[in-house]
Parts: sequence; C-alpha cells; structure tokens
Amino acid sequence: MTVMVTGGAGFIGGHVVLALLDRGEVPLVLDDLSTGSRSAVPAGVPFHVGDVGDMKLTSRLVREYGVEAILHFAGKIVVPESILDPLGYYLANTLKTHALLNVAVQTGVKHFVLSSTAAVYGDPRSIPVTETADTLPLSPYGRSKLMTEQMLADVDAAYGLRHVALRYFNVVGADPDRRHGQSTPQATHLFKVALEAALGRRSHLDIYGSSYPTPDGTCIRDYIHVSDLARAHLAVLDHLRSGGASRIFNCGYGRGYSVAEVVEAVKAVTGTDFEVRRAPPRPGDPAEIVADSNELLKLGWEPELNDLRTMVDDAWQWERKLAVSRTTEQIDPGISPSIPIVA
Ligand SMILES: NC(=O)c1ccc[n+]([C@@H]2O[C@H](COP(=O)([O-])OP(=O)(O)OC[C@H]3O[C@@H](n4cnc5c(N)ncnc54)[C@H](O)[C@@H]3O)[C@@H](O)[C@H]2O)c1
Ligand SMILES: O=c1ccn([C@@H]2O[C@H](COP(=O)(O)OP(=O)(O)O[C@H]3O[C@H](CO)[C@@H](O)[C@H](O)[C@H]3O)[C@@H](O)[C@H]2O)c(=O)[nH]1
Repeated sequence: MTVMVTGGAGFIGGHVVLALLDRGEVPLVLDDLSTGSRSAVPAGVPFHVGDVGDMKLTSRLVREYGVEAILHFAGKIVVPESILDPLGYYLANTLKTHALLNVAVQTGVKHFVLSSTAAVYGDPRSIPVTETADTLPLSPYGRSKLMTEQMLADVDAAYGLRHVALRYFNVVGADPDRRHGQSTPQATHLFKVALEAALGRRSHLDIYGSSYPTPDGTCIRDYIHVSDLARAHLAVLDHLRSGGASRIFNCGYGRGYSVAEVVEAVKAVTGTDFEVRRAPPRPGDPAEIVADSNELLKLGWEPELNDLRTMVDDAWQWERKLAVSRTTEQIDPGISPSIPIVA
C-alpha cells in the first residue's frame, strides 16, 4: 500500500515521510524542488522530481506504484507573498490540486489528505477556534486552501473520494533525532527568522505590528511541533483506512504565544541577544488565532512535544546542523557572513 507524498522534500512533508518510514510504511515522494531539497528525502525512498499539476506524471506514478493514499503537501505557503501574487497561489494551491484530484478519481486512489491551514479562519470571532467556526480568510493564500477544501467535499460527494483536510496552525520545530528540519532558503517564518538572527545570519528581527489587541500588542499564534503534526497524519490515515468518514481537523495545541514571547524564548534557548526592531503590521495577519483541537484528540492523537522551549530547541539544533553543512552564503546584505558557528 504505497502512500504518495507530494511536497515530501519540504519541511512538513519530509517529517511525514520519516513518520511513515518509522512505522514501516512505503512512501513515494513527488516534489518539484521549488522550495524543498533533495537531501530531505531519505535514501531508498522512491523520489520523482516533477510538478504535482502534471496529470500524465501523477497518473503514471499512481499506477506504477499502486498508490492507495495521497498526502498532499505541495504548494505555496507564504501569506504576504500571496497578496502580491494571488494568481500564482490559486494556480499552485487550487488548480494543481484540481489536477491531482482528477487523477485520484480516475485512477481509484482511496484516500486523500490535504494540508490546509488555520488561515482559512481569518480573524476568528472567538478563541480557541473550532472546525465549525466561520471561514473568512484574510489572504489569497487562505482562500486558495479554502477553495481546495470545498472542491474536496464536492469530489467526495460526487465520486466518493474519502479525505481529511488538516488545518495546521503554525508549524515549527524539527525532528528530535535531527534527521530533518526546515531548510527553506529565504524563509519568512518567525521561528526561522529569529533563529537565523540568533546565529548571526541576519542583522536583526522585525516584529510586525505592536498595537494588536493582545496583552503585549504583538500577534498570537498556536505553534505546533512538526513531529507531533507528522503523527497526526498517521492518525488520520488510520481513520480513513478503517472506513472513517471524510473530516476536517484543526492541528494545534490550544495554547497561544505572542511574537514577543517567541522572540524571548529564542533568546533564552540560544543564549543570544540579537537586535529586535518594531516594524509596521504585515498585511493579511490576524491578531490572534489558537486552535481547539479536541476533534483530533478524540481520534487518539496525543501531543508529545507541546512545550515552547522544546520546539525552539529542536529548531535551533537543526539550524546549527544546517549552519555547519552549508557555505558562508549571505542571506541578508546587512550582515557579516563570517560569524563563527559552533557545531
Ligand atoms: N509551515 C506551516 O506553518 C504551515 C501551516 C499551515 C499549512 N501549511 C501547508 O503545509 C504544506 C507544506 O508546507 P511546508 O511548510 O512543508 O512548506 P515547504 O515549502 O517546505 O514544502 C512544500 C514542498 O512542496 C514542493 N512543491 C511546491 N510546489 C510544487 C509542485 N507544483 N509540484 C511538486 N512539488 C511542489 C516544494 O518543493 C516543497 O518541497 C503546504 O501545503 C502549506 O500550505 C504549512
Ligand atoms: O520576521 C518576522 C516573521 C513573522 N512575524 C510575525 O510572526 C507571526 C507568525 O508569522 P509566520 O511565522 O510568518 O507565520 P504565519 O504568517 O502565521 O503563517 C504560517 O502559519 C499559517 C497557519 O497559521 C500557515 O497557513 C502558513 O502557511 C504559515 O506560513 C505573525 O504575526 C508575523 O507577523 C514577525 O513579527 N517577524
């Protein structure tokens, strides 16, 4: 029973590949390497470089490997970028998923799991947010994923493709065994930017917005460890395989941290004191979003790494590993590339 993992050379998909391997499953990775890296895919795992929107390729792979389930991670993921490039986001996240669903239906794939997002909720009216809350995304990114969820529901109703849409909250951390982590070049995510500042690869960190209606004025997010999230994929795969109905699940811990709190935790764990600047709010950012993940808990998923310091430390250890394995390439022109990095 082969599981096709699209985007399996990326951050989250790569951790799910490890989780599948760890329990003896057979993953097959399809990735165009636009943001992922070849080295993320463990030796021995079949890996095809290609576009998830290429129906000829995906139907060949499904038939050749006897794909039973598709875990679909491939896509574009940066909220502010989607505001500048909405057509690129609808193409990458909605139209290419349409092509993949076409193939899944034509070839009789049984199960489909979609990487969706908390961004479908926009600025929720009450916190924590449940799966039944209104969906009013603030960005093309959130809308591109919401449209995909809606398409999936229609496809299920018409052709019986059972699926789960996982609405991830903010995914952070790295494999505790240091096999994988976030390697995206030019990353914009808070954890990654803060850790690169701690390493001396960026001159400073900007905090976007200080007047939000939150206790310290900075945005609040529900950060989830990527290895806990990877296990959530195994839980929903089991749910679908045992005949469970199509569902939507929030994936978070139900505990929010402000941007300022994350920055403090990064400084404490790394023992550094990088410069922090106050910058204007970033378009498309909700003030606060925290998950109610009771539905996922009821499925038997249990968080194991839900501690902010653990999440920061795992990501930090990965960042240090990356630092020793790469060249002195500069990310930010305002910074010296010659800061020593301790392995
Ligand atoms: N990182 C988060 O906090 C977060 C939160 C919510 C949802 N998500 C969703 O999770 C999924 C994975 O995100 P990630 O953080 O691992 O990002 P990532 O950029 O590390 O991974 C995406 C992977 O997909 C590949 N890819 C992109 N377009 C492709 C295409 N057309 N064909 C084949 N491969 C393609 C990339 O090369 C990359 O390896 C995305 O769908 C994203 O929207 C992420
Ligand atoms: O240099 C930075 C980077 C981020 N932030 C803030 O930190 C918070 C988190 O931002 P970021 O890490 O970029 O994540 P989000 O924009 O919240 O989006 C992530 O989390 C969403 C789910 O909540 C996913 O759908 C997206 O794919 C994923 O990028 C936001 O308030 C940002 O404004 C800063 O202040 N400075």
